[in-house]
Amino acid sequence: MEKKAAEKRVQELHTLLNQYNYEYHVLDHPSVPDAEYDQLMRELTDIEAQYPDLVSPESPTQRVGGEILSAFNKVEHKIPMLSLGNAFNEADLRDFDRKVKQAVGDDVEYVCELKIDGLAISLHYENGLFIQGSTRGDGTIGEDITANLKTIRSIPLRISQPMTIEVRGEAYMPKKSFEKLNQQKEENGEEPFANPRNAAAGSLRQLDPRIAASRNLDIFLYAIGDFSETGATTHHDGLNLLEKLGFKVNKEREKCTSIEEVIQYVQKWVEKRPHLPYEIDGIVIKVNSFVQQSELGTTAKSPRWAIAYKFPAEEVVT
Ligand SMILES: NC(=O)c1cnc(N)c2cc(Br)sc12
Repeated sequence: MEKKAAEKRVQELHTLLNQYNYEYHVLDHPSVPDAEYDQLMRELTDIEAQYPDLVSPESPTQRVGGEILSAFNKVEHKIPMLSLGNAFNEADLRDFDRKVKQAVGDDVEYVCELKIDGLAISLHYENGLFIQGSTRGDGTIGEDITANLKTIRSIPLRISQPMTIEVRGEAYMPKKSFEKLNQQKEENGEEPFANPRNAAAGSLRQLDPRIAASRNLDIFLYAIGDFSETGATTHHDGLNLLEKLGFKVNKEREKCTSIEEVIQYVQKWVEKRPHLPYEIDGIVIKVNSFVQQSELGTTAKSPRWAIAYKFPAEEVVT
């Protein structure tokens, strides 16, 4: 194939393969059979072998990087990654509601989301291209695990708008992948992971990206570093924007117009939790309006406009 045609075909294949990858891993609704995806990947790999200068960072062939790292570089989070205050019972939730209303008045709407039991992650995009991914670390300094995060198929290598943006979420290992991995470890006489959170953290801290690629990790995104840049005025709109950009956002989110509705949502998920394909350790409740969030502000560690309701630790059946 001559160079000009190769350049055109590479762009077509990027668009097709990234769309099919999105349908499969984010929408869980593929429009083509795996065999067609694999055939297009082989065609792209062959063209890149013939013209190595046509390889770009957004190419789906670049998801599983080459070299094994000797260590992770440190990354400073321009916008600190906050932690959440905890609520352990209804009284704590009502107390949170009372404090919010003392500060911003009675006209408050909340958004409830499942608290994913994984590893907090930050993804940095420049002009729409995935540039760097890092762990939360101490909230200000994290570790650069870009190569490992690229192996998570639901992370888009390019988002649908050419935005420069920082998004935050939770990387996790689905329950089925966790069970399979521990079965393999036991068969190899290796120490199994205690829970999916440790397995996800252990997988993302591997210096060889091929190991991370083998661990079937996934991610839900739930915040933009600075939503004010996006024109969204509420957290719920911000989550819908994240979906439009091509990110995987947990679909169980709900707006609640009172703390009573929040308590009903919590009770619903105490029941439904065991049937989820991933672990959750609570519910995150946020004030929906960004104006009210900024009125409430944050303490040194955590926002006054959000709280995490923690489920009681599950009894370990010995
Ligand atoms: N949806 C959310 O906001 C959310 C979900 N899962 C989590 N583990 C966390 C942690 C923080 Br901090 S926020 C959040």
